[in-house]
Formats: sequence, structure tokens, C-alpha cells
Amino acid sequence: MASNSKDEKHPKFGHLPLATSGPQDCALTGAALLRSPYFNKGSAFTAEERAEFKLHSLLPPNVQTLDEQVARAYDQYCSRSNDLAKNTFMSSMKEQNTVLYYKLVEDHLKEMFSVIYTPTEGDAIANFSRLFRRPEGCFLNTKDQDRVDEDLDQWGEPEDIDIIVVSDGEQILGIGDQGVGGILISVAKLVIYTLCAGIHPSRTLPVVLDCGTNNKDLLDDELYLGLKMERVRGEEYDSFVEKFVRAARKRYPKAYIHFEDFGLNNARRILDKYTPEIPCFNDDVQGTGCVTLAAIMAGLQVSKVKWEDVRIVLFGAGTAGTGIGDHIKDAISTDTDKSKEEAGKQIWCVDKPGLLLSSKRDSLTPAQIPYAREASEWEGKDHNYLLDIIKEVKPHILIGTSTKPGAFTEEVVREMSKHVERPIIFPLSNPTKLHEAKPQDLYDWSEGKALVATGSPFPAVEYNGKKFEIAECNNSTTFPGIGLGAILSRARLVPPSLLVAATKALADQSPALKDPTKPLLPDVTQVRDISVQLAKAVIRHAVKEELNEEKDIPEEDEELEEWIREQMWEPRYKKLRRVREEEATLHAKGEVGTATVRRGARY
Ligand SMILES: NC(=O)C1=CN([C@@H]2O[C@H](COP(=O)(O)OP(=O)(O)OC[C@H]3O[C@@H](n4cnc5c(N)ncnc54)[C@H](O)[C@@H]3O)[C@@H](O)[C@H]2O)C=CC1
Ligand SMILES: CC(=O)C(=O)O
Ligand SMILES: [Mg+2]
Repeated sequence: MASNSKDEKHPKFGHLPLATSGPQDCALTGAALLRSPYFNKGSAFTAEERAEFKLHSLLPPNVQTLDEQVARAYDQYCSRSNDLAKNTFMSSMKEQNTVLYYKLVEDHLKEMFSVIYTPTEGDAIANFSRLFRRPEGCFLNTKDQDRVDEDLDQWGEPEDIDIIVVSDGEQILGIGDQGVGGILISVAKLVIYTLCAGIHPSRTLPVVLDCGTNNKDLLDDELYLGLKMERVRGEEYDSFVEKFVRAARKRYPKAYIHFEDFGLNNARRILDKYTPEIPCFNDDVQGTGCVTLAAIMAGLQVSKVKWEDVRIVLFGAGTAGTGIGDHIKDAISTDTDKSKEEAGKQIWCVDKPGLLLSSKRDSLTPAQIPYAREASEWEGKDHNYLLDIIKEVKPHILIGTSTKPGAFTEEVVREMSKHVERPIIFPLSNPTKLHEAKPQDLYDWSEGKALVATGSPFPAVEYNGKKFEIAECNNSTTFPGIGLGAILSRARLVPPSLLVAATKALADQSPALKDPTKPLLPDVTQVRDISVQLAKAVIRHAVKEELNEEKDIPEEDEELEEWIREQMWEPRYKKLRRVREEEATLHAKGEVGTATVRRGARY
């Protein structure tokens, strides 16, 4: 669905295809209008709109403001007895009224972020088939590969979709294979795009590729809604992903494709395959790499350790762990005169069997191989347990992406703190119950010296009578802004250099740079402004590298910012303008299709 008519010009920028100001054209009336979450305003429809759109007897007479609706919805939210019930309440709110949903979250962002995203979204995904009421998103399955084109076509016209988030459900957060329930991680990530970067909610498409599941509990569950079979692998899997990517690019040639929570053996392989061809992004590898690198950059400024000297232990060398490692390697080799290979020597990767060693090369994934240490370096030294490795390496930085709760024990943290002045410790495994350590413990065991960031939100901790906010090091701080920049510039590709530009922009926003007692990363409440800064960096880089298909991009800094903000969707009711179109196609998103909207609509 287009955000702005091709015929209508923005007063300042002229051609501005995603402008969000101005009235909305709507061909729906009566009950159909109330059932369309995007157009529905519920009790906030004005008297004129009620007359014009035939709503009189369908609503009680009192007209309310959006703020009044938010107050009522918040009371209802608070009355739900636990976070999962709150999450379910929010999902049904989203099905009813898009603006009210986003405004409610915007007004209570800090409180609700963990309910609509990690950790609670993890519980919703694990219970997908039990909580299921109404489908959201596009369900593709490997048994119907021949229908992929047709199935994708019903989500809009070619101009209508800016971004697709797709998951195959194999490695959801840290809770593993959730099969078809993976649709909800695609849905949740797109909510974050809208909330944190103003990506238009009607121009997004969540997709799950149902390839079966190896989760025995799901296979045994009579209510499970996905394909009841073992996951397909090899040629069939690859052909399914390929068909999806080709069909998505053909139908929605402008769409940026975000891969989420694919399994260890597929995530990197798929990313490497498509990065040279299309604008795509793997959040677990790249989003996590960018945000963690930005937090490290800030941490090194505070601890005054130089890139050439830094020693890092990565615990859990899977998709996220090796993604972080690769970003660190790039940063070291860019900022010092070291090669990437030399830079890699400053990183020690630890996985289930202990330190990754070249003697075990056959059991390593391609992404792990560059980190394997020579077995001869470790002859006679213990390398099976994290504590032994910490004793030997004396790292400045310890990062957890292992899904092993409590792995950063008191002994580990005390040992690390003996050797370095400000140990930088990031337990990043999600959801919260899988964190390698709790922030309060990290402060206590390091005697207040640790610089901490966590994968899911944690409350502030107290040490020596002082309160410390905990930085949330989640890819949600980076992927929205990167996506916004890539979408607005219509970047043809997303090369690593573009991500470096975004990472530097984020690192510059670290509160710890101004005050070392402050968190290493900005708070979630600032993420919309942060997204603008990231988008600016991405757009500038895209223009510099001639990757931008959008050519009308302002050069001057202030104008560029205004140009970006003008195209960010906000949860505000806009005036509805009735259009009477013969051909109001209803696409699967339940909204009036492009035939209507193209002619004069502004979102
Ligand atoms: N904070 C953030 O933004 C992000 C956090 N994550 C979290 O990181 C964790 C890992 O995610 P992925 O890398 O996608 O999963 P993955 O399955 O690709 O990687 C996990 C790795 O940890 C290893 N591992 C498991 N148990 C271990 C143990 N006891 N000791 C050492 N290593 C162990 C596995 O062998 C595997 O290599 C998850 O909890 C996920 O939620 C992932 C992406 C972003
Ligand atoms: C945050 C995220 O992407 C994950 O935990 O997988
Ligand atoms: Mg993820």
C-alpha cells in the first residue's frame, strides 16, 4: 500500500514517496471500517466521520480522544495478571486498532517493551499453537513450494511492501526450534521497526518458512499448527529459501529482507549467499554484531584499553557469537595496522566442548574456523572450562551468547576482575532466564568495577549505595535504524561497510562517553532518535558508495534529518477522506488495496 500518492507533492521535498503527513483516503464504511485495524479509530471517530462513513449506530455516542482511549486501554492492560496475559492483550489490541496499539506502547515504552518483545514474546512463541486465535503474517510451507509466488502475491501490489522479516523458526531467541510459531518473532521484529524507526506498519510483511520442526514437544502436541514432520534439510530446504527470496524480490522489488532466528547451520550460509545480490540483513549476525561492537567501543573509551591490546572471550560461538567476533575483527583491523587474521588472534571463542581448537576443525562450523586456536598454544594448559580459559587469557571483555544460564559464575567474574581494571561483561543470551549472569551479581562480584550490558532489559542495580542503570545490548537498538536508512535510500545492497557506518553512529550516542557512570548504550526510550542517527549514517554511506536507488536525498545534515522524520510513521489519528472506488481490492492485510490508495492517498 503506497504511503503517498505519486501525484501529490510534498511542500518542501517534492517527490517524497513515503511521506506520512496529510489525510488518509479510505473506501471502507460501516462495520468493515471498524474491522480494519489500520483505519479503525473506535470511539475516536469524529461526528463528521461517523456521518460520512455510516458509523452512527455502530458506536456509542460519546466521541473520545486518543489519549482517553490510551488511558482506558492501559487500565485494561494493568488488570491482566501476568506478562503473558498482557502480551496476549496487546496482540488483540493490535488486531483492532493500529494507532491505539502503537500509541499505548509509545506512552509506556519502558514498561511494555519487555512484554511485546523479549523476554515475554519468547513465551508467546513457545505457546503459539495453544494461544492461537487469529493468524497474523504470511505462512509459507515447504510442502507447498510451488505456491510460494501465488501466496506472496496476495499481500499487496509490487510498490506496497518496504520490508519483509522472515524466520524459519529453528533458533528462536535462545529457546530453540519453535517451528511455525516462529511467525511471531517476525511479527515482533516488525513491531519494533514501526515503534522504534517509524516504518509504516502497513508496508511490512512478516513471514514464516515452515520447514517442519525437530521440537519433539511440538510434534507430540495435538494442537500444534505447523507441519508435523522433521525439519527438511539439504536441497529441499535450500530450494524453499531460494523460491521464497526470488518470489519476494519479484513481487516486491523494493523490499529489504531481514532474516531472523535461523538455525546455526543456515543463518550465515543464507546471509553469505544473498548479501552480494539483494538488500538483506541477518539480525542475529549483523544486528547483534553492530550493537555489541558499539557497546564495546564505549566500554573501551571508559576503560581506556586500546584496540590493539584488547583481549576478548566469546562464550557461545554460534550465530550471534561469531557475528559479534567478525564485527570486532573488522573494527580492530580498521583502527589498527593489523590484518583481520591478526585481529582474530585477540578473540578466544569458547563453545560446548571448550576453547575452539584447530585440532577439532572437522567439528567446527565455517564461521567458527577462523577463530580456532592452534592446539600447540594450549598444550599442557586447561582449555575445557571457562574459568581455566579466563585464568590463561586474562580478558578485558567477556561476552555470552551461549544460552547457558549462570555460566558467568562468581569465580569467573572474580578471576577476570583480578587482572583488569574495568572488566567488560555482556551476558547477552535471551530470554532473561538464559542470561549468563545477573547484573547485580556482576557488580557485587567485581566490586563495582564491571561495565555491564545485557541482552534483555534488567532493572537498575545498587552498589555502595549508588544506583546504576543497565544498558540493554539487544539488536533492537540497531536493526530499526539500519532498516530505516536502507529503505529510505532504497539501498541495492547492505555491505559490511554500511553496517560499520551505523555502528559508529550508535557508538557516538553512548551516554557513557559523557559520563562514565552512565550506561554504555542509550535507553530504549531514546531509540527513535537513535534510529534517525543510524538512518542518516546508512543513507550517507549508501550515497557515497552509490548504492542508493532513491536519488532525491538532501545533502545538508538538518534537511536530511527532516527528510527522514517526515517519512517516519507516527501513531496519530489522521483525518479520513472518503473515496468511492469501484475497485477496492482487499489484500490479505485486510486493508484497501492499491487500486484505491494509489489515487490520492496519503498516509
Ligand atoms: N542480545 C541480542 O541482541 C541477541 C541475543 N541472542 C541470544 O544469543 C543466544 C544464542 O543465539 P544464537 O547465536 O542465535 O544461537 P546458536 O544456537 O546459533 O548459538 C548458540 C551457541 O552456544 C553454544 N552453547 C550451547 N550451550 C553451551 C554451553 N554450555 N557452553 C558453551 N557454549 C554453548 C552452542 O553450541 C552454539 O554454538 C540466544 O540466547 C539468543 O537469544 C541472539 C541474537 C541477538
Ligand atoms: C534479540 C534476538 O534477536 C535474539 O535473541 O535472537
Ligand atoms: Mg534473533
